[in-house]
Amino acid sequence: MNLSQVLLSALKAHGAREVFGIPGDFALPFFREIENAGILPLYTLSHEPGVGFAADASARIRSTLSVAAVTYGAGALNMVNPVAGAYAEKSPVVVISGAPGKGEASTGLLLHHQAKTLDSQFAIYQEITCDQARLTDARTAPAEIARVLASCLRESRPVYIELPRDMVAEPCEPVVALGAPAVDPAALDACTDEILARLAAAERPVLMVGVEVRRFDLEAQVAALARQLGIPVVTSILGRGLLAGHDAPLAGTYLGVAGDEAVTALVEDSDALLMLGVLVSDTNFGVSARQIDLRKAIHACDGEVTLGYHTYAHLPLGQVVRRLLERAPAARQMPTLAPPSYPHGMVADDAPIVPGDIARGINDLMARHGVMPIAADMGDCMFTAMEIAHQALVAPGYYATMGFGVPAGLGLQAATGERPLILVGDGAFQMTGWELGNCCRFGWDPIVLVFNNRSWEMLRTFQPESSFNDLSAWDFAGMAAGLGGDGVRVDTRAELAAALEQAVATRGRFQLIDVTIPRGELSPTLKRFVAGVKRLSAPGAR
Ligand SMILES: Cc1ncc(Cc2c([C@H](C)O)sc(CCOP(=O)(O)OP(=O)(O)O)c2C)c(N)n1
Ligand SMILES: [Mg+2]
Repeated sequence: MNLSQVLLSALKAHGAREVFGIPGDFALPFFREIENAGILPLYTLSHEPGVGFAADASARIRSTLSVAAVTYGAGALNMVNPVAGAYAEKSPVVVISGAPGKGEASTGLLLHHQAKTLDSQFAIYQEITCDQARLTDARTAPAEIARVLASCLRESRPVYIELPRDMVAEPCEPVVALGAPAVDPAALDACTDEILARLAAAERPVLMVGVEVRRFDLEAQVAALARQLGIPVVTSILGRGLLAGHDAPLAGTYLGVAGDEAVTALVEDSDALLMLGVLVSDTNFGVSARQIDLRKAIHACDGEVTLGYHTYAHLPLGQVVRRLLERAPAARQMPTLAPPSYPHGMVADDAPIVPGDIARGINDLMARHGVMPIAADMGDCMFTAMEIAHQALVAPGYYATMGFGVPAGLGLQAATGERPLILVGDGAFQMTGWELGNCCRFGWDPIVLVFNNRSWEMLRTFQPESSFNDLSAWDFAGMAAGLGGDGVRVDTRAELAAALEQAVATRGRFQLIDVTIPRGELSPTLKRFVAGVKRLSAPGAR
């Protein structure tokens, strides 16, 4: 085999099921190898941010690594933002960048696509990946690939592989995958015993689940643990959608002052908050009505478990969950929880549409036609997603970058074959919505709801006096046909209800519903979130 075939085979053996990418002359030879080898299907998109977001979504929904292949310089540096978001939200994307060949670097010429030096790109990617390799020697390449892919899965973070264009066809030995690092059984038992003792002594224990539960494919085990412990479960905002379809005593999503009061009280009154795989971030905890005393919490994330003032190191979340399941006593009783409620029954009348109507309309639609995986962009569409009945959701809930929604939806359909629902604001659609033009080539047919308020509305809520938040009215519906899909603009709730039904009934072409929303209208969740942030950030509030 050659180096490209070895790399592609190793990627597949570690869980990759496709390559998203855009070539360039430094990557053309590798892309030719991808196409000729047929080891992984190749989906080329139109702009590298879309490549990164699509690969990120594929990794999230399949709970394993994905691949984003780009050219050197202009391509790879164009993808820095999506990879930074994948790093922040623990999504294991393998970035493969073409690069100048060994002989080119020694010409003494400045090479095209070179920024500062030929090491600059590697240095930039060191800041947003957990491991890196430059495959300049076929003898060491298999071990380098094994190391980097093991890091990607162990850390659930992006990694970077630089592949000089004169190396792609070099003969190369296969990769031998590295095993998981050993775990100290005594430390694992001491840690799990301490966790169980804390929970047993508590009067109001609560389990909060976060992104790592999905990234390490632990939802079934964590649902079983919640049942066995007999304690209520909440998700963090970033963990929204977790345990959907699993039998778990799920109370809802913790959103602090922006969320359901009963869920907020459950978390903030708890005397033993067990957080599994939760990122302790401002979006997860920044709107806590009361500062949660993390010294009383138990936090398992990033391969560590912290209880109060001490930390157990090198304990992967999967091992901690496994050992808790083995050692936890059966619950004496299950918590009596009101199941989470979601708004239904949108009135299909001539009233204008507000974000809360979109949540109702989607909940009604899914009650009739079944659930769909959701990709949400940053903006009020993401807060509206919190009001949609709990199911698989990918969204930039912490890193909060715009442009994620449409490419992520395409990544969902490429990865799962399921038709996704995409929620995106007009501002974010202007960034990457055009990737919909690639649906025809690959047979993708997402349903896309554009929250068209002609505004950067989230920014306006924080700074209403600025007129630069006013956007003009783009006719997204009118552009859909030119991109190979169907588009319709809806101004009333009756038109929205009809358009949703028509979209579900139409397969094989993307369906874009351009939803006119009056400026200033916010989802109930965003309203509470903004009010909470303002109140809690006022001088003297804490
Ligand atoms: C790539 C990128 N650029 C800028 C921002 C800042 C930003 C927001 C966050 C706070 O950083 S929310 C927002 C406006 C979003 O407008 P739109 O998509 O129309 O959604 P909505 O009208 O619902 O707000 C911007 C520009 C961002 N998050 N990501
Ligand atoms: Mg907007």
